[in-house]
Amino acid sequence: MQQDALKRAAAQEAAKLVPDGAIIGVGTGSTVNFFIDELKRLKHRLEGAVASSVATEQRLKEAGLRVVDLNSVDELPLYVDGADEVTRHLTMIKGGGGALTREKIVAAVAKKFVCIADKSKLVDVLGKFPLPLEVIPMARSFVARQLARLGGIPQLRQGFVTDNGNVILDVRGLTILDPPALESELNQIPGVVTNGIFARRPADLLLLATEQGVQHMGAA
Ligand SMILES: O=C(CO)[C@H](O)[C@H](O)COP(=O)(O)O
Repeated sequence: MQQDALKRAAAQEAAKLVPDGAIIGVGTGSTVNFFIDELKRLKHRLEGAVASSVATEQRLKEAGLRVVDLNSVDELPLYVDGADEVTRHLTMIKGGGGALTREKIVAAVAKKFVCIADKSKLVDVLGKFPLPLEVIPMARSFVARQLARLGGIPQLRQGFVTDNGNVILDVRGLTILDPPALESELNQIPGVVTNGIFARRPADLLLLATEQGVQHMGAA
């Protein structure tokens, strides 16, 4: 099966979990775009959606959905998002699309985080995908030096500015054997806004699309 067909299959499975009358969180990326296609069909029984990026906000609006400011909701019953890498423990690397900070915020508010992915995203150990860090522009060189001390090889994502006005360093060469520990350590570097390890708030459920069907991993 083509990768896009698998992404769509995962998105369709996630659409079955959308509660009636709810405001839900919506992530960013090509897999989530298939989910937004599904939401378009469900929009009459959805109160609204909180977007994790400007791109998703635009897409939700185009689909006719009401976009809600996160500050006006106390809790989201559901957050659906993709991942660049995901393990069987439901820890992830995210931020390939550069939306990691807002994604982490929306995920923190959500009661249930459902990760949708095709089978290519499943890994045993995180770190083959370059780890994105959102960094305050004036701290870029300092943060890069600190990352090099940790054994990483940082590279500035050229010509890219996040929705928050910051830059992204993509870091190769990190061995992520203890994802929660590295997530915390990287957050301690002054100038780092967020790093793309999602381990302190992992997904609750992974919907992994394979040729044999969509596997449910983690809590139901
Ligand atoms: O973290 C993300 C964006 O910041 C995305 O979830 C991640 O990059 C996966 O994207 P795609 O579904 O296009 O493979």
